[in-house]
Amino acid sequence: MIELGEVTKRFQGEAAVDGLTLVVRKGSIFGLLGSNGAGKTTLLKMIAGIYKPDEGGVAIEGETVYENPKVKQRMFFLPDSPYFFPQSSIEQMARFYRSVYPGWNEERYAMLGGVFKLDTKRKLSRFSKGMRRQAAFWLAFSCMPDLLVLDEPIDGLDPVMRRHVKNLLFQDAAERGMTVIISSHNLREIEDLCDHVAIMHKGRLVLEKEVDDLKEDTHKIQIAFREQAHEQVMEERLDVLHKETRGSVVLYIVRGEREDVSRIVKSFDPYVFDVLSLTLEEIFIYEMGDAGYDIQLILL
Ligand SMILES: Nc1ncnc2c1ncn2[C@@H]1O[C@H](COP(=O)(O)OP(=O)(O)OP(=O)(O)O)[C@@H](O)[C@H]1O
Repeated sequence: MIELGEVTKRFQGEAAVDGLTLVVRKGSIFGLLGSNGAGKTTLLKMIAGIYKPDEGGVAIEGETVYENPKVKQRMFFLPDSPYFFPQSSIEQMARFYRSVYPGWNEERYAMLGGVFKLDTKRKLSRFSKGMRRQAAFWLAFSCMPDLLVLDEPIDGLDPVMRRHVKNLLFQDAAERGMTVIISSHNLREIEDLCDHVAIMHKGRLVLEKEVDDLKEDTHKIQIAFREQAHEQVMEERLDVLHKETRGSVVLYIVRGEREDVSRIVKSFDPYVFDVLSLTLEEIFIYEMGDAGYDIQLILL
């Protein structure tokens, strides 16, 4: 379990992360979203023990991260541009990680050679950006960390590699209980991958939820009433996040258990009633709108 308690980090007096409290449970794949400058990288660097919080603390399994090599040996931080020693190859980087990560798994390193198919002797500086990112994932997965912290890592990979990396993330989370914290600007990516999401804005969390809860709790429904008067009475009984009228059909975004919503709507005997599925992006737009934020300004 990762616990952040009232964590603040300032640069030149300005808070990049501002009194943020968060718990990430073991084995979770946790997605962190937010606009440019929201504080995601700063937060990830505090979780990885690279930055020391000015206030509050970060603990992994109850132990402080900053300047704690024992905890750091169990985690891997993959920044948005992976760092390798100058002039080094994958083989040389593997030698380094082998010496510092007690969990390094030789068999896995060899097996992943069949997935990433990169020349292990070639200088990493001669690789393309995407290839360097693949190399970083290869090394990270071979270290078998308990916590993998990823700063916008997947966007530069081609679709085939993205699929491979996602499968490895799912596998390690499910089979070994590896925790993944991943920042991204790509909602669809997060929707596919994560079981939990948080949105940051100006150094704070504005929304944090299980993806399944978000999906189970929010519904898009289309209704047409026989009796116009039913519309208002029904709305009073539902938790309406959004409403749009399209001719005789009314489209609602509502919060609540699906069965409860259906029961209430059906009691008004509508002649059209459909429940449609919502994407994570739509849910965010309505949830954040309800909380007084314009998602377009926060994410897009
Ligand atoms: N080393 C630094 N020195 C000074 N200010 C910094 C430093 N790192 C981050 N900041 C500031 O802290 C704020 C948060 O930056 P951060 O990189 O954490 O945001 P982010 O959410 O990762 O953004 P992006 O999506 O653009 O990568 C920004 O205002 C940024 O200018």
